[in-house]
Amino acid sequence: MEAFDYNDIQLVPNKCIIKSRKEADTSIKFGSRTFKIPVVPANMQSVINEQLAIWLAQNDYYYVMHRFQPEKRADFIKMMHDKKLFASISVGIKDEEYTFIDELVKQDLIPEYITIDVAHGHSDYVIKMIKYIKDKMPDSFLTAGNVATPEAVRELENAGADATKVGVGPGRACITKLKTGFGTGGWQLAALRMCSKAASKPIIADGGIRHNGDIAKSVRFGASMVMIGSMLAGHEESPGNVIKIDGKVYKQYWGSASEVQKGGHHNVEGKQLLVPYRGSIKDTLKEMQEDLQSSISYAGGKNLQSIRLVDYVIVKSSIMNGDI
Ligand SMILES: NC(=O)C1=CN([C@@H]2O[C@H](COP(=O)(O)OP(=O)(O)OC[C@H]3O[C@@H](n4cnc5c(N)ncnc54)[C@H](OP(=O)(O)O)[C@@H]3O)[C@@H](O)[C@H]2O)C=CC1
Ligand SMILES: Nc1nc2c(ncn2[C@@H]2O[C@H](COP(=O)(O)O)[C@@H](O)[C@H]2O)c(=O)[nH]1
Repeated sequence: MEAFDYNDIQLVPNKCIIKSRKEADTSIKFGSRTFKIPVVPANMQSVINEQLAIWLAQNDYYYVMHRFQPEKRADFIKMMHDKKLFASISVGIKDEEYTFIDELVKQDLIPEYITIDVAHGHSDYVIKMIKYIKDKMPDSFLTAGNVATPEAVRELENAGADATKVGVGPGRACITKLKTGFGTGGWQLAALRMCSKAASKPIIADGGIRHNGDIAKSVRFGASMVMIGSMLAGHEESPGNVIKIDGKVYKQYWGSASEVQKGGHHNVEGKQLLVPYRGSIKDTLKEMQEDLQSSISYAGGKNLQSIRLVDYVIVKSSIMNGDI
């Protein structure tokens, strides 16, 4: 198996068949809904909050609410449904999460999307939760993760997951690779390739996106959706505090397994850092869409499917020459 990451490959252009990039269709069907672009902000408390979730849903972007204020989740679903918007929540696998699912069913608060969000998703405890949710809420679209191997993708799919999330340790706020020695840090794109070959359902590529072009690369290697944390954490709408240092403006971005998030130092696998302030998230998402439209034109097609078919070359560590 060849190990490579986003920085190590370039996609090979095909003859352009459109007159303008505006003709390129970046939309993606995920579950029963179609979204503008195959991008979803990470379900982290430093990336998404209720207000942003409302705006994303209203504007045809996929979102996944984080699970770090568990007591607010039922009201969140109710609030989204009152606004006639889709509800998309995260759950863990601890015992109290079964009670939470039962409570939602009792109150008839069925979210359209549920994501099982744990660090090590290849586990019988995750499989048990997948089966429980699919039994109680068969109509909810269920994503399970995070995983790193084809075996894990197959097992979670076979248990009933409608999609799997791939990426263990490639995140910007991640220290899993340093603290445990495990993960897909440094070879996330190769892991995605391996997993998507085994998958029969959609995959979300999670972590390691550093440039807009990495979205197209993720699509090329099998992603239906691309989950992004650090590149979407520095906006006006992002939950982190604004920090000014020497006239430069930043926002705080912290890992979901960081001491900041956990409020204590046990099983810490994440850190807090500062990301540059980037203005409104609307502009960043628009730029991502435009860049993806360009990618589709370079792929010689009219939609995302064309990117999946292009050739690629491995140009180890030479892409960024002169750029950084
Ligand atoms: N994508 C990634 O690479 C990573 C993401 N994260 C994010 O951090 C957040 C917290 O994650 P997580 O610690 O799973 O959440 P939880 O604290 O909810 O842990 C999940 C459950 O699995 C158990 N568990 C057993 N082995 C592991 C293991 N190796 N790693 C984690 N849990 C394990 C935990 O028990 P116990 O705590 O007693 O061991 C706990 O009961 C999540 O949002 C997750 O997505 C964290 C690390 C890596
Ligand atoms: N190992 C850890 N991974 C984490 C933590 N918090 C979040 N994450 C993962 O990172 C991605 C976002 O990655 P990015 O490269 O776009 O910044 C996120 O979706 C999670 O899967 C953590 O504390 N430790």
